[in-house]
Amino acid sequence: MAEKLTDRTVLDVLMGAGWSMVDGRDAITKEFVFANFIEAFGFMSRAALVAEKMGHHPEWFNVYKTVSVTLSTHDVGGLSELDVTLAKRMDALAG
Ligand SMILES: C[C@H](O)[C@H](O)[C@H]1CNC2=NC(N)=NC(=O)C2=N1
Repeated sequence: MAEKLTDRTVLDVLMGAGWSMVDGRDAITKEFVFANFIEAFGFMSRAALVAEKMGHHPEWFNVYKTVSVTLSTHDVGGLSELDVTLAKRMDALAG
């Protein structure tokens, strides 16, 4: 099972890339904004394949060209290396 990381450790890695903590939760969040709905949905499709391969899945919400992503590891009740990895993979996919 994944190991729980401190919020500080995760933020040190991801804050510069626009990720932040969710209020009152050991979870990180970022809002991705694309040019249009097709770009947003393309990102979600590619990210879904990565997530499924990792066995680690995002909570996310899409309105038109915006995708709001929240990541946490339910199995550890907080953040783990899996969240850091998925966040970086999503950043790479979003360009
Ligand atoms: C058995 C299966 O791999 C686990 O339930 C996975 C599925 N996807 C998951 N996704 C997330 N975000 N956290 C988890 O703890 C998690 N667990």
